[in-house]
Amino acid sequence: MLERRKPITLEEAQAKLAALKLPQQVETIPVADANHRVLAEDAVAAYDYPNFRRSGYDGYAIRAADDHDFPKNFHVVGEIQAGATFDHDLGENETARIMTGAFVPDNAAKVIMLEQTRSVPEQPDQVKIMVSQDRDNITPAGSEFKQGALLIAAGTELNPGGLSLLTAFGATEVKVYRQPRVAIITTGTELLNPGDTPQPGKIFNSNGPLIANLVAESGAIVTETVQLVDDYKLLQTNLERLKQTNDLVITDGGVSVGDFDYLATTARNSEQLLFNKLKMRPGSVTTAFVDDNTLIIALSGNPGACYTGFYLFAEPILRRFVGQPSHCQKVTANLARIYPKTNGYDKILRGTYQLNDGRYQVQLNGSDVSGSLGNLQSTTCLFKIPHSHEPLPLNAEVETWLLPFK
Ligand SMILES: Nc1nc2c(c(=O)[nH]1)N[C@H]1C(S)=C(S)[C@@H](COP(=O)(O)OP(=O)(O)OC[C@H]3O[C@@H](n4cnc5c(N)ncnc54)[C@H](O)[C@@H]3O)O[C@H]1N2
Ligand code: MOO
Repeated sequence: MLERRKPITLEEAQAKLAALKLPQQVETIPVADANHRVLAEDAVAAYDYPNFRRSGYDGYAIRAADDHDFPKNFHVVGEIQAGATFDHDLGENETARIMTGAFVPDNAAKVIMLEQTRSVPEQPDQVKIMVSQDRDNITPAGSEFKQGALLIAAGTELNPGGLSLLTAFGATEVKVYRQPRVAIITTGTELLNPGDTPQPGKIFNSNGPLIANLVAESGAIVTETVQLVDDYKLLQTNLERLKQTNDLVITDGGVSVGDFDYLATTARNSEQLLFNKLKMRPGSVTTAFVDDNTLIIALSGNPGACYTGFYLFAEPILRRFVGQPSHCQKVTANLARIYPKTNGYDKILRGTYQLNDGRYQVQLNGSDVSGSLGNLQSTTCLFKIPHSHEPLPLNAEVETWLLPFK
């Protein structure tokens, strides 16, 4: 008997997923490993920065009292290398040779650049300063950050610049949100592995690496990718195991109404079926359910539907685990080329976009067929053609998701 499913819209399905409570857990990790991790607490300045008066140039440090009547000879009483300190005061017409980034003597008021000075013949401990300068060439202590100032706010995705800032304050560890752990199960007796000999009726498992790479790009950890032949028991054993140690399980294929579509049966028998039929194409059979407190998103096996379903349903969930919005930027775009077909369901097309005079323009990228995969490399956006009996006119406004990492 054919099971009747209750179709809901894309927006309703997304809302059901958005309403799920997700645990946001925090862990402390080395700063060196924190690129693209999300900061879980405000990072504040442990002390003033810089924490000493710093020379901006190679040159000579002088007192304010001696800053007149140039050219004039100074007695060089020391050399201050970057990393060293200088613990005595300069006297009248005394100077210290100083390097960029070095500690400025406490009673020096200015660093005269090396270019404005000349050596004094036969007098190695003397220097002639030719002219003064308006700028003091000294970076005051605390000029960039006062102790306690906010460096990076909680909820920020760290990048190389942010990590350098934390390191500048001597941080070795940082509190971040734990990355969600994701297991991937691809199903289908037709699936071959890379390196296998092509055979009639069989296909290579291209969705496995597709999902794994998309998961990793979303900032989550792929704990395991399992490829299963269509077998109900095998599916149950693997799901049971993977639910225990993962935050999300993504399955692929076997979710329609075929005799071997065991994911469909599993979803129906689950604790909480969220949806198993969408009023959209591709991926009308995309399914989501919760079992043992673990969310399972069952994507369609058709590659175009799998790709689209990942961005619409799985990616926003993965980002929520670390308190972040989806990487997909939602915009309104204009249809640059007419899409002539009409459909009873909303269509989510793989497209490309251009930004012209501040307006996004989108068009279909090659194929709209659910089973095609040739356009996934070059797709830069998804856009929605609402269900209708009439094609949308040229320039019609369409909801568009600009995809990340393109
Ligand atoms: N009688 C009906 N048949 C189908 C319906 C329907 O409503 N009634 N829906 C169609 C639609 S729409 C879709 S979408 C597919 C969804 O099927 P499944 O998600 O159950 O996926 P499969 O049947 O397992 O596979 C579909 C297609 O994709 C290929 N595939 C599967 N896994 C992979 C993989 N890892 N890498 C690459 N390609 C994969 C598979 O060989 C099939 O060609 O159902 C329609 N049928
Ligand atoms: O719902 Mo299916 O993905 O259109 O072929």
